[in-house]
Amino acid sequence: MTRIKNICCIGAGYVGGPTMAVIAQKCPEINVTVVDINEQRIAAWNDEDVENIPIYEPGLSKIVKEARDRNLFFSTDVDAAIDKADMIFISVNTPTKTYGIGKGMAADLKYIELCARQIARVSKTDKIVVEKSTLPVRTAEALKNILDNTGNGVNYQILSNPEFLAEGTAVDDLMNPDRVLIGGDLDNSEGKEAVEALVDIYAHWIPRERLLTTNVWSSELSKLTANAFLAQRVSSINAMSELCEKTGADVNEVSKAVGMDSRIGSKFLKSSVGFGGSCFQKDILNLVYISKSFGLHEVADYWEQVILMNDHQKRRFAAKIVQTLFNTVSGKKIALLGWAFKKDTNDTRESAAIYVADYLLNEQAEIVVYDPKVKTEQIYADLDYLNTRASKENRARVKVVDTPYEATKDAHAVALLTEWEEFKDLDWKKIYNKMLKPAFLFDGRRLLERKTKEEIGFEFYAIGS
Ligand SMILES: NC(=O)c1ccc[n+]([C@@H]2O[C@H](COP(=O)([O-])OP(=O)(O)OC[C@H]3O[C@@H](n4cnc5c(N)ncnc54)[C@H](O)[C@@H]3O)[C@@H](O)[C@H]2O)c1
Ligand SMILES: O=c1ccn([C@@H]2O[C@H](COP(=O)(O)OP(=O)(O)O[C@H]3O[C@H](CO)[C@@H](O)[C@H](O)[C@H]3O)[C@@H](O)[C@H]2O)c(=O)[nH]1
Repeated sequence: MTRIKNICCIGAGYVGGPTMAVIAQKCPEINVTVVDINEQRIAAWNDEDVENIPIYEPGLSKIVKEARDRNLFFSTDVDAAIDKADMIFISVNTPTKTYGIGKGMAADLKYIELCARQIARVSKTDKIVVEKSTLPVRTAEALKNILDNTGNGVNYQILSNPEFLAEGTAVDDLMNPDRVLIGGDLDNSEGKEAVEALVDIYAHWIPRERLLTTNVWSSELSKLTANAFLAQRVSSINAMSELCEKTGADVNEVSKAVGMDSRIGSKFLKSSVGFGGSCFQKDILNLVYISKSFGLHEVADYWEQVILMNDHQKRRFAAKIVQTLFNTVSGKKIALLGWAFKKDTNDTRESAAIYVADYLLNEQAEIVVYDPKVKTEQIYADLDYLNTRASKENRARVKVVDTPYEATKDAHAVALLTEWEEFKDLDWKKIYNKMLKPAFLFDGRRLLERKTKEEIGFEFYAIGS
């Protein structure tokens, strides 16, 4: 059996960093080198103070501290790491295309292709190449084509090993996954051996029955399917939240009642201001694009509705703020609590907060943001990326502050957009006292208790009730 001694992972992001840290911790006999072209990111992974690593995930810094410079290395020398490795994970970003054919829908595979060409150029010994990034079904075929036709006669086995970790719980998800999916060429002995080599790595800490092997195409498509199903549950409950608001039903009660049916299950039925994150929207759009490209228009329309519902939910929440504040927020100060797309992460990609802020800025509001983990520059970068207004104007009209009390002082309204635990325990009486009256509080996460907030004096609105 092939025993892996050296792993290279291309891409030191939210997936590459935590995944490789856990593999290194659990497999001390394997050298793991995570490489990236982003020098700043690699420098941060190597920062002497392990609390400064570039990704915030509960429990991650401890693992990095244990394994770093023992058998876990971070480097910008991509060629050297490829050359040395017997197994190469590709964990680069696969964003939605912003140009050309498939613009706004298809996955942009340029970074994947660059990796493949670099691997082909550098490799002198046989390699197992593992797709860790989320990819359209049949990408492995294109990878194989590039590797076999531009390489130096090296033999490549391509595996698909999509990652199912969720941000904020990445370490727990990696330590104790529901399943690990490995797709490979099971009809051929070399393919089987490659699959076994990867199974063997995960078997260091995951029970074998949770290591699921399939053909490559099923593995690639299962990742998109899992995200589509998860996002669809959120859009489904969010659709019901609007109906709840019209009828006097409460979405939390509906969600509980529905989720207690063991056929439905209780997870992922929490109504919110809309799902965010780097994956759901991108992966569903990708699924829609693939379906359309096969002429499956009904399939495409079915999944696209999940995104349309999500866009509606974000817009609806922002519109509710404007409406409630007597149909104008022009010149009014609105405090946004939370900017990350969910709690326990500093990631803001596709966060609902960005869209709510943009909507309110279009209505001429003055915005003040507090988030415990997101850096000020990130907030401005997120708004600038939308290109709705000049960067100078974003900086003039959005303030980022260090405490929730500073954010809410003299505000007309507070909107809670990320479900950070600390927001539950704020001194809400103190906040109320320093706000303009009537003091409006909009809970986009169903985090706060209505009764106590109304007793304090807030005009309270919570999604789905
Ligand atoms: N973020 C998640 O929670 C998550 C979970 C599961 C799967 N995924 C998938 O995993 C993939 C990576 O996601 P991410 O969130 O880690 O992305 P990311 O943007 O955080 O990290 C990707 C890294 O790859 C680097 N990179 C790009 N091209 C490179 C190249 N040619 N050579 C070296 N480095 C290069 C970038 O500089 C970046 O640091 C995506 O396909 C995503 O869909 C993400
Ligand atoms: O009941 C819920 C559950 C989630 N969300 C929101 O949905 C978004 C996504 O949350 P989550 O799925 O927990 O985080 P991600 O890190 O985006 O993880 C998803 O996307 C990853 C990238 O593909 C996959 O690996 C994970 O399995 C999949 O859960 C966030 O904005 C959440 O606030 C809700 O509004 N209600």
